[in-house]
Amino acid sequence: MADQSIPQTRTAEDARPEAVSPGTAPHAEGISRRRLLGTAGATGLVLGAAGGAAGYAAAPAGATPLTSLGDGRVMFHGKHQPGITTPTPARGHLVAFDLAAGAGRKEAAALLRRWSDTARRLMAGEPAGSGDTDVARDAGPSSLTVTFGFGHSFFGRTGLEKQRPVSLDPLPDFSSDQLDKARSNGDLWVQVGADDALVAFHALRALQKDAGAAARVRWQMNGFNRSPGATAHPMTARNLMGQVDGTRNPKTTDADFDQRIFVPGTGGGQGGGGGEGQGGGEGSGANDPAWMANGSYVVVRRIRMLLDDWEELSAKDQEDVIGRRKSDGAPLSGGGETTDMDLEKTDRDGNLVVPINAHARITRPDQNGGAAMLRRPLSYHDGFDADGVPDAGLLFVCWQADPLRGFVPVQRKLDRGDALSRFVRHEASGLFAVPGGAAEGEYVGQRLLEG
Ligand SMILES: C=CC1=C(C)c2cc3[nH]c(cc4nc(cc5[nH]c(cc1n2)c(C)c5CCC(=O)O)C(CCC(=O)O)=C4C)c(C)c3C=C
Ligand SMILES: [Fe+2]
Repeated sequence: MADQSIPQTRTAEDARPEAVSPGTAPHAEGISRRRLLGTAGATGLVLGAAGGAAGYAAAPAGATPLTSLGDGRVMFHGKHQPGITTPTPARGHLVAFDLAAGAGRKEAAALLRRWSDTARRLMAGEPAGSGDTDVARDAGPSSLTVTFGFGHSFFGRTGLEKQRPVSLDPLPDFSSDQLDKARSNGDLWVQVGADDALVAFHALRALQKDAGAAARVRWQMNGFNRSPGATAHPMTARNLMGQVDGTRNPKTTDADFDQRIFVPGTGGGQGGGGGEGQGGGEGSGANDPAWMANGSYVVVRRIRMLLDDWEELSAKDQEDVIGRRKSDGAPLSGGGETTDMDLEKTDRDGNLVVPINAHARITRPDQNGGAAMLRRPLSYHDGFDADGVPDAGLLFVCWQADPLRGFVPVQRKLDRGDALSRFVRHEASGLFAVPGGAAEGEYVGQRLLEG
């Protein structure tokens, strides 16, 4: 099966046109992919596959062709779900749903079937099934991705407790947590990302309508990133503290990338062979039920940035908090953004140039027994409090094969003494099991719900 996880988050290293859907035809108006790539190269745009938007947004003859941004298309079907290794979107929605009272496994299966069908259509640039709202009518798919996950509570609600992964056990408490339970966890999780805000809204509204009487929105968080093409120097994203953020993310080309980020498959095809999962038979990872083959675990944290305090710091102090230069993300030990950090380097007074509690020092895998995760965050801004304090920060979204070997040890370390912790507050948290991608003709989670 095709692995649609081609592009990585946009970093300085891999700022390149994205090959998205392999084998796609030239654009309906006869504009070849090569020509579009040439145009993109000249303008610095990052673009997706030409021809991905045939259908809903196909322009009539003589009309201005879609921009490369609208044309970007990600495949819904594949080994892994979309929205994990695909580049961070310009616009994103994170939404948790709770099953309605009385809704169980049967209703959940029907819902995931409807959701998968809608996601597949919209990601191909087609209208949603019946009752499309026309909101994205004149746009291409704009690299839309839709990702589905299951929370701890889902398994009790559907009588599937025996299939609940051990990795979904609640995260430990951290001393810095100030979590709002109403905006944490949930039965089901949906992540929508697109490079166009209307396309993202359109998809979310279609999915929410699909939920019908089966599930209700528990919480929603909306975020954003820089739009592709906004800078002539494509580079790793910046966050609302102004830092270059994402530099040291694992790369899909790393030899151990899959091992760190995805639950192993059981060999061949989507999900491969059929064990019963934990408590019954063969699992795919040591602790994982078979239905999680090629899946991943996502930790979602709403982290408010205390921007008034942060912005009082001098640029030098801000750089010491992270251990990297603000201008270009280079380590304080020297070099450029991707130069290795020299953890031992001292200044002429004998002080470490990367402070001992600098965030980028203490989060490194080599400081945490190898713990690593793929960070794919969004910034958020939900207005200003009555006293003028911005309600803004990071929707921290990170992916790993096992949260106990990814997020948890690193967050424990941060809890014990991260220079950044004075300037952030964790306000909500979620942990979800995200199954592998659906094969053609299947829906996401089918192996769990019909296994
Ligand atoms: C528990 C995991 C992490 C949380 C929570 C977290 C919050 C957080 N981080 C930044 C800004 C930066 N983080 C950077 C690096 C970095 N952060 C984590 C983990 C968490 N961050 C990791 C694993 C790493 C990479 C470590 C490595 O492999 O070297 C950086 C440096 C640039 C980069 O590599 O991305 C910045 C900047 C903020 C603002 C924040 C909460 C709001
Ligand atoms: Fe970080």
